[in-house]
This record gives sequence, structure tokens and C-alpha cells, in this order.
Amino acid sequence: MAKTARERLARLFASTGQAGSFSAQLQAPAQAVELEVSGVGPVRLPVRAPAAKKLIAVARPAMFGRGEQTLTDTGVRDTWELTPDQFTLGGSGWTALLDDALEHFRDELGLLRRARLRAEPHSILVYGKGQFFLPHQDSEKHDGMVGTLVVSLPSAHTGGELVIDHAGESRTYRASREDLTLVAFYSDCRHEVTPVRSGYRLALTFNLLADAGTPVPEAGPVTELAGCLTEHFTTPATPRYGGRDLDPPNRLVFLLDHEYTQRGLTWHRLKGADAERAALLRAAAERAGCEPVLALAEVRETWSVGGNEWDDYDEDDADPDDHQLDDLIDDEIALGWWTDPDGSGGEPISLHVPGHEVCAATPSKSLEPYESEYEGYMGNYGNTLDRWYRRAAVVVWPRDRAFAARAEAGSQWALHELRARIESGDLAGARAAAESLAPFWHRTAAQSGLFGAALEVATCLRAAGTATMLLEPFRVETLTPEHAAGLAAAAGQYGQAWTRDVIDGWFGQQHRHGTAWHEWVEELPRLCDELRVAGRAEAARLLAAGTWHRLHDELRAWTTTARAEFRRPQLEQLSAPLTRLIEAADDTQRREISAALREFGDPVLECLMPVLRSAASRRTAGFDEVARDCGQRLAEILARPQREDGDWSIAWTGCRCELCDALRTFLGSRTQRTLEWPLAKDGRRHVHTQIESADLPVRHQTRRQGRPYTLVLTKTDELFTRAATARHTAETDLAWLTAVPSPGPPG
Ligand SMILES: O=C(O)CCC(=O)C(=O)O
Ligand SMILES: [Fe+2]
Repeated sequence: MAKTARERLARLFASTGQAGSFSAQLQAPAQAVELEVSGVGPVRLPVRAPAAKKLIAVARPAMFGRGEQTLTDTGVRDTWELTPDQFTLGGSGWTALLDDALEHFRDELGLLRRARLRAEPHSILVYGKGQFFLPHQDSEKHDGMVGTLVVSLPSAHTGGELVIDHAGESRTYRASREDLTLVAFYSDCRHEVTPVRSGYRLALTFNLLADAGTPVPEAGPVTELAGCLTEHFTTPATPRYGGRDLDPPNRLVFLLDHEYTQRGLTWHRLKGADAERAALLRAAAERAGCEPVLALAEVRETWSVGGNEWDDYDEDDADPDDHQLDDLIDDEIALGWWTDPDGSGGEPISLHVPGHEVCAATPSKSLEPYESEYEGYMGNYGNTLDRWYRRAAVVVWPRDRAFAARAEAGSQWALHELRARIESGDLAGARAAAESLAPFWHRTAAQSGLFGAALEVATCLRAAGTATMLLEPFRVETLTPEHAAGLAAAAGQYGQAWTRDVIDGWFGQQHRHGTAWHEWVEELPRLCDELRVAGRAEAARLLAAGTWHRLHDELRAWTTTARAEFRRPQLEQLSAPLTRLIEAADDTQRREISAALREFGDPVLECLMPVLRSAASRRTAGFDEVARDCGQRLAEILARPQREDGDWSIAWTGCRCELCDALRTFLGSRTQRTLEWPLAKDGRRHVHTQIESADLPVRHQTRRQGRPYTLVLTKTDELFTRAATARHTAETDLAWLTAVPSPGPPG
């Protein structure tokens, strides 16, 4: 099958990958360095045991970094350390040796020729018998740091080997007894020092720093790569699982091999093969009229891992990474950060990248995942293994599609760019660019914190339709009081009908909500106040109306739920947002809300009494009408005739089927307490459901004798205790209501 431009590009890079290694070694004569340690004096090489002991006497136990902290833990690292202020390095040949060594390492590690390496002394380490350093990665302590240089001093010892891993490859370095042994490696390589078995191991460590140089590739297939890029960006993409061709891709994401931190992600600090490939790609992008940035990607792969041989796999014992990977079932790549095209900084983004935009010289499966998870037999796929990787990438897009390519990633920059165009007077250009967001903006905007910027741009565009498109995807929960001024300005620009549409959209059905949005209502009074102050009372009204609409639905659902143990906590939970809504509403809306609340059944009290209690304790006004209505309702409840002793009738409707008719007759009887009802299975189930869902005080049991079995229904004493409790609650509530002072006129 003909290769796509993307595949050819990956192959071109695979052949450039030989250039750099993750670690490299060099030996040099010991005379080249003179080491002097304060409190000890000159240290003669090779180092003998008495000198090593003197060094230990002025050293301290080494620390190690974990996240933000620096700790000593001899279970992780057990060695003695001297800091740079305690020693000096010199000698006639030292500077020249180091310069030569750094040049050698720059080439061996595959840094660009233009880059300059520097070594900054970090420590002297002394390992005695049994001392070691467990596998770890060095943190990049400075901008510009790319790796570590270890200069082992000659000294007699066994053990104490330096083992360095990268991408599944491992190298072991032993120090010479006579010479200096220099080993350089990239910071993203895991490495360890194995326990010293005898003698002393001494090492000078340095941070390796790379200075910026213009990364120009020396020669190479730039033209061919540029051709691949052009073809990639002009050829319709073929979806992986078939189907119609898609539009030509907007991006090419080329995955790099080394790991980088956000801070370390700059062109001149790329390591090994990455440096060369990125420089080539950058030059090719330039030639093909494209723009490149560096990005951090999260990659998940799901592999099938064989069949029967894993049947007796024991999750606790086995290492998931021991599995033989068979087929790639699924993968997912998301970019979470990228740099600015001018290299000046970066920003968090969120972008899922389809497979037809991705390529790599090294497949993820040859790298070390940062997490693996084994799933036993999963039906369709047998056993599967999920693996997660963090990879860096060069992302390229055609310069003339840069705006959409960046905007789709949720880039704050895209909105800044729109604003800049508006400010520079290019309103038409800004409108056209904003319009180009339409195909994906509903996906993008919702997942990032762009509301404020979007409001501002939407207002300045002075194009109602485009403004709606920009603002529609947000959910109301992302609107905070900080956005009040922006919303007021937009409402002022486009008028009431537009504002209503947009706000209705924010409350719309497409934004599914659980109960998390209740928290948002906490801030509603402040938001509405600020809108009114800004002269946009109408916008405040619309927000309160939308909130009431949702709360009304929730109140209706829960007040009609018969089972108290489900209903009561839910209604109580609704009291907080309802309280805030009543605070936020204007007088007219308050009257409307009160009127609507009167239409609910008595269980609404389970929400309203907490509302009133919280309003009273916070001395907020505006609850008079609700309080009066509740008082009335409670009085009516108490005025109802009490259940007479011996009255076992239960009012109930049920559905209109024959079974429910029979059940209703039994329930309605003042005297009949039990019913023995021969009934087949389906019938019994229907009656069960009716009793349960209405929370009737009736016990139902099946006597498994005869054909059909007999359903035995018994009215329980709860019929009386419930009525008594309800009455008692009503009395207490009414007494409280009558006693509590009114917080005064609304305001
Ligand atoms: O002792 C060595 O050779 C390496 C020490 C090391 O890994 C470190 O200081 O981070
Ligand atoms: Fe280290």
C-alpha cells in the first residue's frame, strides 16, 4: 500500500535517529585535575582509604529531592556529600579537559552543533561500603539544565556501578582504578548507583547546561520533509477505521523520544535524536509555510496481551510490564501544554489529537510507560494492558490555518489574537477569524476557562450571530460575579432578545447538570446585584428565571417522591440554592416564586422550613411571603381532623388496573387490617411495587403454599405513628414561625 506523507515523514526521521545517545563515557588521565577540599587540603589521586575517611569527616549525608521537598532517607540514598563551596577544581589541564569532554558529549548525546554545553559543579559524593543510590531521575534544577556529568575519581572499590536506563535500554559504567571516568547522561534517564561492596567510590557530579544556539540543521532531507508536510496538509485524511475521507488535517504531531518538563521544553534543550529531528522539522516547516511549536502529550495505549497463558495471572505478584504485547486495540493522544510559536513562553491547552495527525520515529511501546494497568479477560479483547506515557512533540500547522489550529486547543491566545485584531482596527478580519471557530468551538470553549475573554471578544465584534456562537458553549456554572461587567457590556451591545437567547443557552438541556450547580447559586445574589448596578437588571432577571426553572423541576421531582427517606434529604439540599435564589430575585420574581411554591404539595415544607430558618439566622429580608404561606399551610395541616383510634383507612389511588382496584378497596377500609390474597407472581410483583413506591405503611409477605402463592398484606402501626410525628413537626414549625421576628422589609 502506498505510504501516506505522514508515514514517509516518520520513516525519514527514523533514519536520523542514530545521531544521539542517552549517555556517553570518556576516560582521562588523573593528573588532569587538582582537587582541594577545605578542611582536608589537596586530595591525591587515586584516592586511598585514609583520604576518603577525611573527606567523610567534612561531608554530610546526601539529600535527595522528591517533588518540592528535599529529604534525607537512607533507604533511598545512602552516601556522603560535599557541596561546591567546600572544594575547588583546578590544575593546568582541567579547563582544557573539561572543554574537550563537553564537546565530545555534545556530539555523542546528539545535541546540536550550535549548542554549547557547560558543566556546573554540583557535589562530591563519597560512597563507603554498603552505600548506594536507588534508581531516580535528576530534577532539572535550572533552566537550561539538560543532564548530569559524573566524574568518578580513581579509587580501589568493588560494586558502586552507575547504571543508566533509557527507553528500555540499560548501560552500566564502572570507574577506572587509575583514570578519571567521565559519564554524561540526560536528566530524563533513570539511573542508580549499586551498593559499594568494598573500598570507597568517589564521584564529582556536575549539572550539564545547554546554552541557546540557533538550531540550524547542518544538511539533510529538509526539502523532502517540506514536501511531506505540504502533502500532509493538502491531502484528505483517511479515518483509521474506514469511512469517508475527512478534510485535510490541520496539524501534524511528531512525537519525540525523551521526556521533558514544561520548563525544559525549549528548542535548544532538546536531547539526542530529538534535537536533530526537531531542527529538521523546524526548517522543513519554515520552507513549507508552516509554524512549529513544542508540546507535551499524554499517550494512552490499550494492548491485547495474549490469551490462555495469562489465565492464572496473579495481579499482586506479576509486573504488568512483563506482558507480551500483541495488538494495539486503542490509543488516545492528548496535548496538555504547548509553547508559543515565537518560543517566548507557553500555555496549558486541551486537545485530543486524531491518529491521522500523529507520527513518531519511535513507537510509544518501545518507551517506558509511567503507568500500566492490567485488566483480566474483558470479553471482546481477552486480556488487555493499558499503558500511559508522557511524551513531548513537535506540532506543526500551516501558517494560514494557525488561528483555527491554535484555537481548537482551547488556546487563550486565540482570543487574545482576536482582541488584538479588533484593537488594531481590523474588525472584518477579526470577525472572519472568529467565524472560523464555529465548527469546533462548542467542544473547545466548554472545557477551558475562557469565559471572560470570550465575553469581551464577543462584545467587541459587534456581530450578534458570531457573538452567540462564541458564548453559547459555556454552561451557566462557569459564570461568576467577576464576569458581571463583561456580561453587562455584551447585553448592552446586543439587546434583550439576544441576551435572553444566550442565557437560556447557558441553562440549556445540552449542559447536563447534577447537583453540583447548586454551589453556583451561592454566588447568584452577588452576580445579580452587580448586573443591576451595571444597569442590566434584565440580565439579572434572566439568570434568576433560569435558576428558578431548574429548581422548580427539581422541587417537583422530589416533592412528589413518596418515600420519605429519599425525599427528605433531597428537599433539604434544595433549601440552600432556593434561599440564594430568593435573595437574588427581584420583587416581581419573588412573588412569582411564592405563587409557584403554593402549588406544591405539603412535602415542600421539608425544603421551605430550612429556607426560612437559614434566612432568619442570616437576617436576610425578602422571605415574608414564603413565611406567611408556610404558616398558613401548617395551620391547615393542624386544622385537619386527627385520625381516630381504630381508623385503619388509607387513602390511595394507584394505577387503574384491577389489582390496584382491589388494593384500594382493602386500603380504604376503616376496619380491615389484613388481606390474604392468592396471587400469581406478576401480580404480586405489581402490588409490591405499588406499596413500596407509595411508601404505604403496609407489610407485604408471600406465603409460599398452594398455587398460586398467597400475598399477605398487613397495615402497620406506622399509620398512626407517622400521623402523630407529622403533626408534632407541624406544631413545632408553626411555633417557631410565630416566634421568629420578621427580618423586615425586603431590600
Ligand atoms: O554517584 C553517582 O555517580 C551519581 C549520583 C547521582 O545520581 C546524583 O547525584 O543524582
Ligand atoms: Fe542522580
